[in-house]
Amino acid sequence: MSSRFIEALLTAERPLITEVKRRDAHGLELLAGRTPADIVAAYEAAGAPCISVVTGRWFGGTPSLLRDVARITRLPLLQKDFITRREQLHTARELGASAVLLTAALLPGTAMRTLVTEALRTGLTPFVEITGESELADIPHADECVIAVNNKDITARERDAGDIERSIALLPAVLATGTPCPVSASAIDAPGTAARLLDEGYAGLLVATALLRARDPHAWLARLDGARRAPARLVTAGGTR
Ligand SMILES: O=C(O)c1ccccc1NCC(=O)[C@H](O)[C@H](O)COP(=O)(O)O
Repeated sequence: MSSRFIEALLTAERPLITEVKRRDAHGLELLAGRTPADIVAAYEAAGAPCISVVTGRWFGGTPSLLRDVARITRLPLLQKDFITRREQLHTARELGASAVLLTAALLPGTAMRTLVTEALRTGLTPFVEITGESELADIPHADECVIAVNNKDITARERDAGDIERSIALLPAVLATGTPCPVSASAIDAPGTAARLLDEGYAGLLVATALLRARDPHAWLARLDGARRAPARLVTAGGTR
């Protein structure tokens, strides 16, 4: 089955999932007077391939935020919320999501298997987030899922500092599942860190707080581009362009 969300990320020049999130883990405002439409317009202008919308209430989100964002962009959207029931998948689709977060730390194995299968049946791409290797065992159809390593701990409401080394350590196990789209998410706070994760082999990154807080998001992104080793598409038979 093809996935608009995965396709967009895998073909992007700069494979960043940017995010509309109202509040950070400590309850501090992230939009700083901007509307979600302002944020989406800026992401589109920067060439974002897809957008995450946090509807989870811990981060100040509501389902209507997803509907509002879906009305103003054609980019594929990921809904980030605490999804535990099938009905929420159907609602996600109605609100305009292309992909849905399924958090392994919050779901028993049986629920994860049911929700991944049902999401695919509903036409949604499962965006399965893990924090440890044992959580990979419960993911069916991994070849149709995004598998994301969360560098923070959602059971602590992501109030921890995060650990990028978790993503580095887990990448071989994530790739072994057969996912076409390994992603590193959360706590990616500097362009150099983002460049390192992409150079290590991540197909995509989810970056929210750092870009929402950046004084100059274009400069942040330019520093990321400059810090990366040559992207694969620039390597030709005749050498590196
Ligand atoms: O991770 C979850 O389970 C979750 C559930 C419901 C709402 C939000 C959730 N996570 C949010 C995030 O993981 C972050 O917003 C995202 O990865 C970006 O992190 P950061 O760049 O550190 O702001």
